[in-house]
Amino acid sequence: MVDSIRSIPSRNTEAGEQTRRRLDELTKPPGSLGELENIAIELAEMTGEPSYQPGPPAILVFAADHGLAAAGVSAYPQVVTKQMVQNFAAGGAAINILAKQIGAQLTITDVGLTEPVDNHQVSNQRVAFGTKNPLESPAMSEAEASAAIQSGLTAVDDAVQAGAKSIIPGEMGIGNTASASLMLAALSELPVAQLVGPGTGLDHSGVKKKREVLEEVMRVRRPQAYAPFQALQEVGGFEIAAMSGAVIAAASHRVPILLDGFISTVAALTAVRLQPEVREYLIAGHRSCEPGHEAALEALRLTPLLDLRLRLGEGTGAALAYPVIASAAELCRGMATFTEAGVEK
Ligand SMILES: O=C(O)c1ccc[n+]([C@@H]2O[C@H](COP(=O)([O-])O)[C@@H](O)[C@H]2O)c1
Ligand SMILES: Cc1cc2nc[nH]c2cc1C
Repeated sequence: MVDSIRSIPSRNTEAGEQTRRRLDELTKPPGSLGELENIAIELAEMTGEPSYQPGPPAILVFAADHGLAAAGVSAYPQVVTKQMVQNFAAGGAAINILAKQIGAQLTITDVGLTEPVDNHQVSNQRVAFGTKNPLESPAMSEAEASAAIQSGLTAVDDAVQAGAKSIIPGEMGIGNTASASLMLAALSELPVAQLVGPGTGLDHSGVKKKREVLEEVMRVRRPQAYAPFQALQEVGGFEIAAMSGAVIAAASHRVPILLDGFISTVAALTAVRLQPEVREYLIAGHRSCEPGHEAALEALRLTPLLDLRLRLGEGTGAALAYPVIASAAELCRGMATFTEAGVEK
């Protein structure tokens, strides 16, 4: 665990101030670019670069299976995790299309599939063949939790080394809305019943059963807010741990992180509980339909950029929000000032 603790630089308020002053010089009424102006200032503060550009972005999808899937908490069978990883590798998933559209480098990492995928597009960082069922034992050991966090740290270190200027953590894992709900219940101290949702598409009775299962897991595992790393071991998932590591690594490099939906936001909250300064590098891409997402965003005090009723995961909501932050940065860099354009102020 000690390995994953990194020093996180504080935001550069001077770079933010410079951007604020420039925005007021640009050929527009002051404040007329609304939230885009705040985003440009925040990006400058995060990176320390007043003329920062968020491209190219890197999308890192972490895939893993969940022992709790055996309790019937998803509308889909576990094998779909592996099948979707094969789909990512073949280029046919939603995130492949969006990654291409925004010029992102997309990497797929197996951090814990129950069955290996034999494809050179998939990085094999498997910690174990899925987590254990938390109704029966902790989902993972301390060593496994550390290894999963480490795989996220390394993936981001590599992406930044290769030139990524912003990071989108994505995920795939049948059953991971259950695990994320449990983690969020622990970290927010809200009743898990309030945080349970349909995930991939459970009907009313499916959600009821999922709620009962998750309440039982909370009773037997007792994950606690003051011990986020232990909570991860009790009820977490390998892809959730890896995304937490990814978020910590990006913040350590001053690289902005664009968050996707429920599961990646809970992973970011886990990272923030491990290292609170990480919050300064987070931007919420969208609001997912999964009901717990709102509570996760509130716990992080983040307001999402988009609300398109998505509930897919993979990083898709963040990839869709990326052009908004890219536009904020580009407007700030590229627009003429009143003096340059000869427009009266
Ligand atoms: O990102 C979200 O908010 C989101 C909401 C619902 C479902 N998902 C995706 O669906 C899978 C988890 O759903 P479930 O029902 O199997 O727990 C997982 O692969 C996620 O990427 C993602
Ligand atoms: C088909 C399918 C695609 C997904 N992508 C992310 N989670 C998913 C879950 C399912 C079921």
